[in-house]
Amino acid sequence: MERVVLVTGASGGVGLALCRRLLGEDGRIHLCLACRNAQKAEATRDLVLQEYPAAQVSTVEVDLGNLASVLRAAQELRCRFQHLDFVYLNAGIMPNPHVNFKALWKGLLTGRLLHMLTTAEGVMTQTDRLNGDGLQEVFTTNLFGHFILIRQLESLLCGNEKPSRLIWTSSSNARESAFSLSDYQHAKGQESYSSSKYATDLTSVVLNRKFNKQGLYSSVVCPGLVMSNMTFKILPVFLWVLLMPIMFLVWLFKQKPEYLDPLVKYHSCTSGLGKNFVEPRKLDVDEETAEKFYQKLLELEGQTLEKYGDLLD
Ligand SMILES: NC(=O)C1=CN([C@@H]2O[C@H](COP(=O)(O)OP(=O)(O)OC[C@H]3O[C@@H](n4cnc5c(N)ncnc54)[C@H](OP(=O)(O)O)[C@@H]3O)[C@@H](O)[C@H]2O)C=CC1
Ligand SMILES: CC(C)CCC[C@@H](C)[C@H]1CC[C@H]2C3=C(CC[C@]12C)[C@@]1(C)CCC(=O)C[C@@H]1CC3
Repeated sequence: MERVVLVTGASGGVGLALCRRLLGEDGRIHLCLACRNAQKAEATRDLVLQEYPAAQVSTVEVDLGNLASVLRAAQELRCRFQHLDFVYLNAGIMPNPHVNFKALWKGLLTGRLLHMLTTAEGVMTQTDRLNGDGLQEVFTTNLFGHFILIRQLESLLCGNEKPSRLIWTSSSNARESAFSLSDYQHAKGQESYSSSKYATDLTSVVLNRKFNKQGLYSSVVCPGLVMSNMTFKILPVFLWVLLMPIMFLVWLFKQKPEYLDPLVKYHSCTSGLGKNFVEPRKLDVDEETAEKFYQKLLELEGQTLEKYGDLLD
């Protein structure tokens, strides 16, 4: 049976690099590119087919910040596929990024600069807004849209002969102090990105608890600092060229899902000599909070499904 791999946010940056790498590793997979823009999706498909002409590549249109679009895409995927082996939940946004250079300067004086340069702790703020569903845009795009997607794809992910895998692109910027259960969409703060990535870590932990028995495994990865549209909105290209070497996403294709530690984030790292390696670091999450947050997601899911009842089978 062919392995089916779905990648969200496949039209650029980490997602596109990942698609190329996946096809480079195993040209027999069926790769489905999930993109919000149909033209970009086709262009991406053409691009990867130029490199891998024999590959099986399809596209599906999904705007993860729009729940009706997510439900439609899930329906389409249920019609097209019987099972999904790997789902890379990668699409993400960081709108209106702002770098606090004063904090970096303070970090230099207090010896926290290195930590700040790898986690951006206390360095980045964003301005978020409400989307058409009345939800915070960053929370919806980075986490909740993906959550609804996989919940709607449960029949393709659970109870298969071989385990299925969810791989979330989280971040070293995920921070507990940016997240609060009482404001899990981060409507009140200015660190919506950090909060959404912490929420991602929580969700992955709890999904393992709920779904491992049905053969669905979830893990979080951090691609390191990658030069992409996201980072080019933070600083101009020439500054990046001066500042940092590109770090590549190292994914987890070859590992057995059962062996992955659900309480660990897999960070892509590069040594000073350019050697790429994966470093597992313990997730900073407590399972009780993860469970409580999961209940909130289910509540919100209930409201979403009620609102969009007509889009369900
Ligand atoms: N770059 C970095 O240093 C790091 C990135 N990450 C994470 O990696 C992931 C990929 O980011 P990166 O490649 O850097 O950023 P890019 O901005 O280059 O790519 C983001 C991708 O997500 C897609 N996307 C954005 N919004 C939506 C939406 N509403 N619906 C569907 N797709 C959407 C974009 O599509 P479109 O082309 O249409 O805009 C694009 O394909 C993100 O989750 C990010 O948080 C984590 C750590 C570090
Ligand atoms: C010497 C200074 C001028 C250097 C400034 C660098 C900062 C702009 C960056 C240092 C750490 C970076 C970082 C990110 C963005 C840019 C920095 C703050 C991310 C938040 C990008 C997206 C992520 O998911 C994680 C990154 C962590 C590190």
